Amino acid sequence: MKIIPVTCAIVKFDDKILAVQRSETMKLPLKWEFAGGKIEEGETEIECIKREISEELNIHIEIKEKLTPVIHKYPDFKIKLIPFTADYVSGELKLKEHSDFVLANKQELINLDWAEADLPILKEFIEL
Ligand SMILES: Nc1nc2c([nH]c(=O)n2[C@@H]2O[C@H](COP(=O)(O)OP(=O)(O)OP(=O)(O)O)[C@@H](O)[C@H]2O)c(=O)[nH]1
Repeated sequence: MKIIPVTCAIVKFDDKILAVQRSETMKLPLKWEFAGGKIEEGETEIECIKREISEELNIHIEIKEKLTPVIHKYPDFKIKLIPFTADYVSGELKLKEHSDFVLANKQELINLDWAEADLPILKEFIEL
């Protein structure tokens, strides 16, 4: 099965972390994830995550650190999820695709119903 490369960002707003909820019409409906998306042809990972965050959330971020990529197989597709930590820089947060968001501390993040591929990333981040 083809592996789809996807970037995501763990965006920090002061001492809170942004998590977003997929809408009912998206794949993995209503699951929580870190905003991001598929890498396009000719795009670097960093270009991809900055573009996706701008398109999906209307904000600009500064990338801090790359965490460990996760390869995860869902029943009908397989992704390589490439995570970055980032700081919020500017822009008014507006959800363009997702149904909800939270700004949460680490304990609150653990209690969300995450897309499965995100679980190892969440664990690595919590332990940083
Ligand atoms: N953005 C993002 N996608 C994730 C995460 N975890 C996870 O399993 N995925 C899966 O990765 C796939 C690609 O994400 P996406 O749908 O946001 O990508 P996109 O906007 O570029 O895709 P599209 O243009 O086809 O709608 C989705 O099937 C999504 O379910 C995550 O934390 N962030």
